[in-house]
Amino acid sequence: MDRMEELGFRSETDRQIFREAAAPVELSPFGLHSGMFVPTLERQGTPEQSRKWVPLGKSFKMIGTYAQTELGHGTFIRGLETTATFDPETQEFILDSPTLSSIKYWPGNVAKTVNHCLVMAQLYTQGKCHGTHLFLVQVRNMEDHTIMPGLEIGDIGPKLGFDGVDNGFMRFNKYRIPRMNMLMRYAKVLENGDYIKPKNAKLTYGAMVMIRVFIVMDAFKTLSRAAVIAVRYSAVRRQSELRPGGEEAQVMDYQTQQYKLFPLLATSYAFLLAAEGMSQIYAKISSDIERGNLEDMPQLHALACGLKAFCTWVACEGIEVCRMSCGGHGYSHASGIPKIYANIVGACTYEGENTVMMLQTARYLSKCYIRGQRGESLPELIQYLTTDLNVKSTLGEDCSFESLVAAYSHRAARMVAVACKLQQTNKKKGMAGHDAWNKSTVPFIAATKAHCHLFIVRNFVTILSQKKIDPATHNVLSQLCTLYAVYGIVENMGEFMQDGYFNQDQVSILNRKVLALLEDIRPNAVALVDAFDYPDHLLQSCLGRYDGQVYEALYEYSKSSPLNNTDIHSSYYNYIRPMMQKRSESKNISAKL
Ligand SMILES: CCCCCCC/C=C/C(=O)SCCNC(=O)CCNC(=O)[C@H](O)C(C)(C)COP(=O)(O)OP(=O)(O)OC[C@H]1O[C@@H](n2cnc3c(N)ncnc32)[C@H](O)[C@@H]1OP(=O)(O)O
Ligand SMILES: Cc1cc2nc3c(=O)[nH]c(=O)nc-3n(C[C@H](O)[C@H](O)[C@H](O)COP(=O)(O)OP(=O)(O)OC[C@H]3O[C@@H](n4cnc5c(N)ncnc54)[C@H](O)[C@@H]3O)c2cc1C
Repeated sequence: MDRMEELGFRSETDRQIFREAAAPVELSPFGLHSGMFVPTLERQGTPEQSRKWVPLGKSFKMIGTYAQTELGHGTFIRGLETTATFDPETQEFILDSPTLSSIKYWPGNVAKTVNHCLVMAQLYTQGKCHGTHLFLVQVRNMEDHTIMPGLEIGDIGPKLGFDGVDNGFMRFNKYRIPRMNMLMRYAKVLENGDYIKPKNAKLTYGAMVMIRVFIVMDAFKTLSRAAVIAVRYSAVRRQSELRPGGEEAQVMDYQTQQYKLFPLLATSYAFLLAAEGMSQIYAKISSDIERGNLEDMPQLHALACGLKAFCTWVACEGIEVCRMSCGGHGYSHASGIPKIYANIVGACTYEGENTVMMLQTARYLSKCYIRGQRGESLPELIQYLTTDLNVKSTLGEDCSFESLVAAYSHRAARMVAVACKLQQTNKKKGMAGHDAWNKSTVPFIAATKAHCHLFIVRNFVTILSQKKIDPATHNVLSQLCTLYAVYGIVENMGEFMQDGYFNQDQVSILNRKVLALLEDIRPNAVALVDAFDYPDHLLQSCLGRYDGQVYEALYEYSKSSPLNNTDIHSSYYNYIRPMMQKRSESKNISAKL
């Protein structure tokens, strides 16, 4: 914090970059404070509350987190059980954990780090429940950091990753906070206990939408780092003979290695552009919302949910492919890849479990499909739903951007239509609405993935057609964009071909194209990962270091293993030697081994 002040880092972007550089492997224990707690105070507090609390948060005089999930509920926010009951006598809210399942469980940095929390609780006033709202709660003494009376707080124990974050549990026992500690930008409780409801109850969910948008960028960062490590290592690693009797080949010259890594390299670029596009859409719509215009809130919610789920799923699968493409050394922490995976794979769960998020987007697509069928106007990103599904592909040898975007639009429109028709058929069979929905959610998930895939392909193509880029760079980026799109078709051919959209010749063109693009990209592969400009300090990888001195680095890394601090480990004296002595004294074993 002090160092950032000394360096004059004012913008949140610069501060985030500094924090990542300062904590390259483990997540910062203040990530939630800066990334969720302070922004939520800014966006969900009244102007007066923001003026009071945001400076304290930004100067770390108050350190906080976001405490919503409970032992019994994470996904279903309306089912949260923590209560906040207004006491007009004392002008206070009484926070309580009425059941075991209501104990807050998972909130990051709650265990040992923070002294405040934004707590999501069911608001009760004048005997009526008004749903979940956010409350600023002091949880530790500001003088000595001891836990405030009326609270039980602790760490939840070891996890798959996130080792830098002390995820904790927190139990309230009739814990009182001032009335003015409810974030009241959108909903209010007056001194007499009257409840003023918000324009839209989901405004309280705004912090989660914001983080989902951030997570799309995290998916790019983590996948691209793993790709840098794997591609650089594949240029250095020589193994086996490509030409009989010749020198051992760079593993990057094996077509299979290229097919593993180059589409992930293309995906990294596609996700960077998608994350930037998502952030621009978020900035525009969230500023509309702050001015009271909630018209595009459903579209923002649907896009943030879908891209967060799609990009984290793809990134995690891709990081695993990068690890495995590095052979045994990829499995070592020396590669840096296991930590990358362990710290991002949680993103498929936190900030909205991915399946649940996809279903939120699916619900939005279902409603848009019906509006489209009625001839109503649709938001630009959804207009493809009215695509004429009788049209066949015009794709030729060149695999033009236009034919690729048309293919993705057709696939998504067809799959959304299939899911919606199943939902409608279920209803016609007499199913209740919720059953008709539930019994069509598997095809809806597939359709929503196609919807997200289309967004990313179209976004990549749009940027290449709009941005002024020098011809050489434009050519390489066009190769990556084409590879991302063609690879996506080849890997999901059934979904593109189910209605005969492509003919057999076009399928052959696509299969040839994806292999040809691997050869096109091979000469620039290392330059394309170097272009991300990740310093070695950030990658923390013996395999992905810029100078390629992999074996020297691995040897030095191994020598630093704590097990090498002594030649003979205490386990020899404690277990191995006694065991061997016992056996050597045994009658039924020959002394001569
Ligand atoms: C820098 C930070 C690093 C991050 C580190 C990790 C930190 C992790 C933190 C956390 O995990 S915090 C906890 C996160 N928890 C969640 O995300 C919970 C996920 N669940 C939900 O968001 C909601 O329960 C739900 C799934 C959206 C369902 O909400 P609800 O049951 O209230 O609504 P529905 O009945 O499904 O829908 C009604 C209606 O509301 C619309 N809607 C729902 N949410 C939003 C929203 N956020 N914005 C706008 N609109 C929303 C929904 O689309 C429906 O609309 P209609 O279809 O009726 O038009
Ligand atoms: C690393 C990490 C950090 C976290 N940090 C925080 C934090 O700082 N603050 C905080 O408040 N929380 C935090 N969480 C908690 C996180 O937000 C929840 O775990 C997440 O929202 C998922 O909810 P859940 O655990 O209840 O999963 P569940 O919803 O119980 O998921 C179990 C299964 O049920 C399925 N399911 C649930 N509902 C539906 C449905 N409607 N339709 C179909 N399938 C469904 C899911 O798809 C999933 O397969 C964190 C979690 C992790 C892993």
